[in-house]
Amino acid sequence: NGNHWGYSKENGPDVWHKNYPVALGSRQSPIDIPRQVSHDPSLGPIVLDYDHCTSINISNNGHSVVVNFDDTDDRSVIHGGPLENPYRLKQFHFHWGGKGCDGSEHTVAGNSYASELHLVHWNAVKYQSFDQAATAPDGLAVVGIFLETGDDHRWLHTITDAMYMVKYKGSVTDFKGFNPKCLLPSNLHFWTYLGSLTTPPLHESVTWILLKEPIVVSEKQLGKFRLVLFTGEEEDQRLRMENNFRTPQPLKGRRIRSSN
Ligand SMILES: NS(=O)(=O)c1ccc2c(c1)[C@H]1CCC[C@H]1[C@@H](c1ccc(O)cc1Cl)N2
Ligand SMILES: [Zn+2]
Repeated sequence: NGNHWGYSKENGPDVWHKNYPVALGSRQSPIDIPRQVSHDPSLGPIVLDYDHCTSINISNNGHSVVVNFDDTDDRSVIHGGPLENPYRLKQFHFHWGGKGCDGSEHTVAGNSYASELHLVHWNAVKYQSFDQAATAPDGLAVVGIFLETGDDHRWLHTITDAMYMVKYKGSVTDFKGFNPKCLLPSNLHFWTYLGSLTTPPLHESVTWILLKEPIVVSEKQLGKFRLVLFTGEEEDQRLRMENNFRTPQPLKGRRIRSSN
């Protein structure tokens, strides 16, 4: 319908609060990570157990390109770090900028990265479904990984090649056997804080775990992200999917903790 949210002037982050008042809430994401963050020695390492993970498909939901996983059991979970329970991997997706412009959501000491990868997990110990977890304060855990430009990433081509198949909003194609472990940086040092989904419905249900070390992808690979469209095949407008990021939100007194 007309008032569907997006990233344009008319339906973008500055007006999301009209349909989603929580946009003005007390634990919104993303945020800027300041230069000095309190180090919490009680924070154990984050553990990503993705060895038996099962990707299902890759899709274009009109806001991002999403790789969906079979989350009917605990075969791919993260635990440790700030988490009290294991959280089940449901999907991952990206946010990026326009040609030559940065597109990360979180910033570090005011600096943006070219793109940001979100690995979305839900607390299947305490909640019966993702939807239920998505509205609970400890329901979701999203691992954020920054992408900076440089050499080609040796595994990202499997995703960028599949993006050709999901050019239009609403398209989906098989994407089996992909293990996102290949998208992790060499070390898992992180910042963590309590926040929200960065898109509507903006639920304040996310424990954010942001990896400090970015991964490196090439400008050419990022360019393939921009071949994807916000719009569907049947629409006469063809809007290139780019700048699908929300800018940093007020910290409102929240504590950010740093692992080792
Ligand atoms: N950027 S992010 O990492 O903060 C992020 C993570 C997960 C989800 C969202 C954004 C949004 C994006 C579209 C759907 C919505 C949500 C969802 C999906 C399916 C549902 O049935 C319900 C909900 Cl709430 N999933
Ligand atoms: Zn996201």
